[in-house]
Amino acid sequence: MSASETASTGPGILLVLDGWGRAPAADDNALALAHTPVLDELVTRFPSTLADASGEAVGLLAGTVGNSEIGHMVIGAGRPLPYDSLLVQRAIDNGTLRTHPRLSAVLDRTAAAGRALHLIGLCSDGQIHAHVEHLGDLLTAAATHQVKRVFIHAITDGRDVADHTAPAYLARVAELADRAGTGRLATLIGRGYAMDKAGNLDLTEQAVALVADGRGMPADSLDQAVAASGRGDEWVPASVLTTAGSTAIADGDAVVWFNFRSDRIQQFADRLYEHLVATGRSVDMLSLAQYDTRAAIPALVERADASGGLADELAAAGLRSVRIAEAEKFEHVTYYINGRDTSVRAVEEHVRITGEGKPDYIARPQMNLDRVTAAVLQAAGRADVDLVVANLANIDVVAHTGHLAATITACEATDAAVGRILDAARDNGRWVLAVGDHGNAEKMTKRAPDGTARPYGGHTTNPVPLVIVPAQESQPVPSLPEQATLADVAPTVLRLLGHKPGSAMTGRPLL
Ligand SMILES: O=C(O)[C@@H](CO)OP(=O)(O)O
Ligand SMILES: [Mn+2]
Ligand SMILES: [Mn+2]
Repeated sequence: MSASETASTGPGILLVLDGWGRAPAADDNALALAHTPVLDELVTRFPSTLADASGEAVGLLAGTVGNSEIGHMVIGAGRPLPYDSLLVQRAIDNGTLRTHPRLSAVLDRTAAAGRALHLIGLCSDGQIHAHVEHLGDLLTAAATHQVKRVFIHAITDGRDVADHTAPAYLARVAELADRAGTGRLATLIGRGYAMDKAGNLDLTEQAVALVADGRGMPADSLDQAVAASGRGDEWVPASVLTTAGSTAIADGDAVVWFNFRSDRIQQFADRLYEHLVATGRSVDMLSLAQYDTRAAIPALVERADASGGLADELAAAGLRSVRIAEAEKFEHVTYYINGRDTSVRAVEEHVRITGEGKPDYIARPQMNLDRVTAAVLQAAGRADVDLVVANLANIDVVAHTGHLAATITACEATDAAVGRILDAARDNGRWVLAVGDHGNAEKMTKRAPDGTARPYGGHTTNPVPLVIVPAQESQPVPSLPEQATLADVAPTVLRLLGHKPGSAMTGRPLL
């Protein structure tokens, strides 16, 4: 009996448990420490495997941690997609970034007019939103085009990399500027302000005032600025380095954003753009990779084509899907899983669950999981819905706080929610494919240079569990291949729905 002969087909649920990675039990593995009877039983009782969700398997550079964007994009596309970070790195390696005609034109104009270039981005090597080394290539280009005044507006991290590492990355920025022979650190601000994506414009405006107008706390040194944060690198207050002189953006200056990932920089980019226009300053603005901004900001590196994925196949087959997540991950089950495509197909319904007030992930690790679960149960009970796609955000979102106890609670809340969803699936004759999008909560510390383990809220390179629960428990279920990647999810989902994988998909059905 071949695997495919045993897989009966019908409606199902694709459940993404965000940040659900697998690592051996350890005292910093929140998933192993949590009491999770449902998740434990899932992987022992039903066909399961571990899927690669990081590095080359999903279209990242080898050894790079996975992230929610590429994770959901690959889950949807059914193939690894060369991610923006990889495309930027290629453009650096083959010299096409620093010689890009669009960049060259802007730098020439800036130099000829005696104007300043402002480089804005996250300074770390977390490689989820940015890589500080990319800045080095832009500085080299600026030097080649003889731009004399180059200001670096650094955003400090502490989330994708260990906290309290900002001084080391800022030292690297200074080295890169020295090496290129141009550029100086002008301003500093934590990503909590500059990279808010939840519409908290009060945070964004602090970054705008800092970069556009040089308004922030004066700091005589980097260390002084970083030390002014009581909440680590993410929340370094808006600071102007007094050593840099006047750093405000003037009419005719140029701005280049060097984050490659859009989601957390686009709010700032839009607000800065609008503020400059409103104050009569016309600037050339470019971004390293394409941003989803209201403002049309030309990019230096184009996106990979992600069409022909699950959404297109579902639409072609006339299969109805309902996408459900809370605000933090809503774009992931819609826009990203659909290949960064904003169109909503006729057979698609989107359910965005929002909470009240500002979320406090440590005090309320349950977030809005009850309401997400209720929406999943409701959709699962509808006979006209072929596929429910839901993201349970808690494990990842809470793990980002680096708070072990809260993350354990998030894992336990998720476990209970999965239990309810499995019951509903069984009652409604639905199969469930549960999968992580990248690791996070299974590793809550990182070793500091002095050898001590420090709390760490970032993603990991660990594989993620992938489990298939058949619609009927009595159904014979084949075991899954030992090797799998996120690219296999869409082909497997289509197979379970009774369809062939899409022709653009290189992942394989696991059944
Ligand atoms: O919060 C974010 O922006 C990143 C980490 O920087 O996480 P994710 O990829 O899960 O969105
Ligand atoms: Mn994620
Ligand atoms: Mn995350």
